[in-house]
Amino acid sequence: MELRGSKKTVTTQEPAIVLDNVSIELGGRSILRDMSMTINAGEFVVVLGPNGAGKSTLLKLLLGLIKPAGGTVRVLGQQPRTGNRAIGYAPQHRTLEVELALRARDLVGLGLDGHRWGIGWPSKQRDAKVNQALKEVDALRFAEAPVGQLSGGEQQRLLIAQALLSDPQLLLLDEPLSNLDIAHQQEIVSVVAEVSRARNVTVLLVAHDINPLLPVVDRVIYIANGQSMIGKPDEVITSEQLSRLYGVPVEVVHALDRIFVVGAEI
Ligand SMILES: Nc1ncnc2c1ncn2[C@@H]1O[C@H](COP(=O)(O)OP(=O)(O)OP(=O)(O)O)[C@@H](O)[C@H]1O
Repeated sequence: MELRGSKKTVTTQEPAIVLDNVSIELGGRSILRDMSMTINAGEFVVVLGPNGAGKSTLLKLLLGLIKPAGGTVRVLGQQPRTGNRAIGYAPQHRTLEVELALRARDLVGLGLDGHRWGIGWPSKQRDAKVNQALKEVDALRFAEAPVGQLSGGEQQRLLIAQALLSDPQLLLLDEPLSNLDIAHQQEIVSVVAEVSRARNVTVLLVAHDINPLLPVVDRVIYIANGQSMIGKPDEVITSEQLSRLYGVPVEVVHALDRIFVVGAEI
């Protein structure tokens, strides 16, 4: 439903994600406890936390790949299920092999395969969809190149394009900024922010550093020690809140327009 106010259009959509008292156990070990949060449609949320905290696990929960040990999960108004085309997912990736002969556009096209349209997808429509996604991530200029020869940032654009092919309402991006220098991190952040704005898609992006994302993020989820918090960056990334979450003294320092977390692995 849309309510048109005098200044801006207000959309009252159902939340993209609702977690109620969710706990996750893997291999008999507690990974996340009592996680409750609501993420609204169109929000740009960054998931932060140290190695092994459970950030990828949270994405896998939303994808229906793992079941909660307790609590309830709603994604786009439904229980999580595998193969949900309304969710676009770009997994954590390492650099693709130099020998990989697959062309960039063919890698993106894989986002259309293996689902109910399968090989019956008409080739003109298929090409148009792939081209549109390549354009949105500014990757048309290297569409014909073998993916193994592309830089980390270029490969990352392709993975985002691939995740867009099903016209998702929710985009889950697992560490799209890892292994990129600051300039390329900023480029990927701009691409994702523009996609999110143009498509009004909800974004959950896993990262280790909030700084390149500060200009675009609405809220952050911070996971550590099996516990989690959600809020605006300046509500969550504070010495007091992070010391409480980690259970040890943590200092948050603001310098040179950047945020540094000192005293804990982030
Ligand atoms: N299938 C599994 N069985 C048992 N333990 C698992 C399984 N999958 C993940 N884990 C453990 O769950 C914890 C959380 O893993 P996860 O990959 O979610 O962490 P993360 O926050 O994404 O870390 P990173 O920043 O290093 O990618 C880790 O300790 C991991 O070893």
